[in-house]
This record gives sequence, C-alpha cells and structure tokens, in this order.
Amino acid sequence: MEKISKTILNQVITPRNPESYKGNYGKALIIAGSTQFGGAAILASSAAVNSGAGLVTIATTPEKFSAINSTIPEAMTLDYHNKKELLKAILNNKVIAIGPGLGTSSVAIGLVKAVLNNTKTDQTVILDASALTIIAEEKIPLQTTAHIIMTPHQGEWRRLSQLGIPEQTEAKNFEALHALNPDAVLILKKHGSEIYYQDMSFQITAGNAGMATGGMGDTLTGILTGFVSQFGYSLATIQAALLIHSVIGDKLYKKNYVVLPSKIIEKLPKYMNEFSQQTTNKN
Ligand SMILES: NC(=O)C1=CN([C@@H]2O[C@H](COP(=O)(O)OP(=O)(O)OC[C@H]3O[C@@H](n4cnc5c(N)ncnc54)[C@H](O)[C@@H]3O)[C@@H](O)[C@H]2O)[C@@H](O)CC1
Ligand SMILES: Nc1ncnc2c1ncn2[C@@H]1O[C@H](COP(=O)(O)OP(=O)(O)O)[C@@H](O)[C@H]1O
Ligand SMILES: [Mg+2]
Repeated sequence: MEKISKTILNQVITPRNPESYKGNYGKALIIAGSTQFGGAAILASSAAVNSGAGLVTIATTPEKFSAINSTIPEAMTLDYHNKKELLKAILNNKVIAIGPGLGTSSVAIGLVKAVLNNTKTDQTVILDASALTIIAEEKIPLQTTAHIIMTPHQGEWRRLSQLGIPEQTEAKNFEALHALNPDAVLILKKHGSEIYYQDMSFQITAGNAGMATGGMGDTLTGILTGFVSQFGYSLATIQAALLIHSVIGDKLYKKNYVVLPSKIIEKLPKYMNEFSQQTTNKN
C-alpha cells in the first residue's frame, strides 16, 4: 500500500485563474440532515463552501433551513421532500454528496435510490454515513454510471462488506469493493485512512486521536465535495481532499487536545492558499 505524499496538495491546489467565476468551480448538491442530525448537514455544507465549491445547495428537512441559512449563508437550501425539485437538483449538479445525518427513514431510503437512479457519467456521487447504512441494509445496488466515492468508517464498512473489523485486510477490502462496484473508490476511515480504487491502494500518514469527534467524517465529505467540484474527479483530487483534512487536523492538534470539525473548516481557505502558493514558488 502506497503512502500518500504531501506534495499531492501542491499539485492539486493550484492558484485560481483571475478571470474565473463561481461557475468554474462546480455546482454541488449535499443531501444531508434530518430532525435528529442537523449539525451533520451544516458541517458537510460549510466544509464544501470553505474548500471552494462554486455553488453549494443543501437538500434537507425545512425545519433546519434557518439554522443552515444563519450558519452558512453562502449555501442554498432545498426541501428534500419535494421530489420534483430534488430530481431537478440531482440532474443539475456536478457533484452530489448524500448521507451525513440523513438517518435511515423511508424518506432517506427514497433519497438514496433517487440519487443512484438519476445520476450519469459526468457526475460524481459521494456516499457517506446513513447513505451507506441504507445501501447495506436495503441491499441497494450501486448501479449509477456516475463516479462513486464511498467514505465508510470501519463500522459502516463492516455493514457494507460483511467483513468484521479484524477481517478488513487489504486483499479482502479489494474483494468486497469490487463486488459492490469495480469502479468505485473506497475511502476507509480510521487511524491511517486508506483509499482503494481498482487494483490500487493508498494510505495517509496524517491524522490523530484529537480528531475522534462527532462530525469529523461529515466534514471530510464536505471537503471531498468541494475538491471534486472545483478540481475535477480524479484519484489525485480524492487523495488531496483526504490528506488536507488530516493535515489541518494535525496542525490544530499541536496546540489543542481536541480538534473540532468546525475549526478544521475555518482553516481550509488559509491552508489551501498556502498550498497553492507553494506550487507557484516551485514553478
Ligand atoms: N452533529 C451531527 O449531526 C452528527 C451526526 N452524525 C450522523 O449520525 C448518523 C449515525 O452515524 P454514526 O457513525 O454515529 O453511527 P453508526 O451506527 O453508523 O456507526 C457507529 C458504529 O460503528 C462502530 N465503529 C467501528 N469502527 C468505527 C470507527 N472507526 N468510527 C466510527 N464508528 C466505528 C461503532 O462501534 C458503532 O457500532 C449518521 O447519519 C451520521 O452522519 C454523526 O456524523 C455525528 C455528528
Ligand atoms: N484516532 C484517529 N486517528 C486519525 N483519524 C481519526 C481518528 N479518529 C477519527 N479520525 C478521523 O475522523 C473521521 C471520523 O469519521 P466518522 O466516524 O464518519 O465521523 P462522523 O460520522 O462523526 O462525522 C475520519 O476521517 C477518521 O479518519
Ligand atoms: Mg460518519
């Protein structure tokens, strides 16, 4: 398994074209949140906004609109119970992330099916948290032709792969991933998170126990959304998104016993600027 080098950050995060506008940085739809889990939707969408997605729409339950609008005024809101509007948004966004705080209600199951049934080749679907639990429990096939990125923690991967945590070896993870969808990317979240794609596997050597805080994975989903929206779907983009989350986490951990997801989100623009400048200096 190859270790992901920090140089990937300088390669992926490049200075912005002065003549660009929000349309150049991708439209993203995040389907997240429920009565019980509003915070997950807020963290995922503010991570997407702060990591540079051009335009972010958050589809959630209307009772969370005012909290979302007051915390992340940059994001637009959509009621995910409105099937017609939701379908329009699924068709019109380049990146669709689904799952953080969604819960496993019948509405949530319908949302996961709507995404998998209506996305196409030029789109990316990021499946996290409750979306993965639903896919495992309802045995929903990953049939979309869109790029798929799954981000389970070891417990979610156990549900999806039927592999107990001690059985989650490199060889068995490949086998289980290919049985689910041979072209999907798996990000297996743990201490030293791993990426599996086709016959390749990678690991980050960043991240710390201060990051063991609720909402940390929801934040990673938002960063992946922001990165794929603006830098495009590629293995390098995915590696950079996974790495920057933990690299910022490590910088904060030097002076903080606990690393809050919202603090990582706050630092994204500053560190992305630093990594983009390092590219300029090298050239
Ligand atoms: N502020 C919020 O609104 C939050 C909402 N959340 C949402 O809560 C819902 C349930 O997600 P959870 O992940 O809490 O619960 P899950 O039930 O999906 O997963 C937890 C289970 O996985 C096991 N597990 C094994 N290895 C693990 C690992 N490395 N990391 C985490 N768990 C591991 C645990 O022991 C436990 O049995 C999701 O929709 C999630 O997005 C969480 O993200 C926490 C924050
Ligand atoms: N001890 C640890 N070392 C490194 N990274 C960790 C550690 N604990 C948690 N993380 C990271 O925090 C994130 C937790 O994701 P997840 O369990 O989905 O959180 P949540 O669902 O609460 O948002 C993952 O990216 C994981 O790698
Ligand atoms: Mg999670």
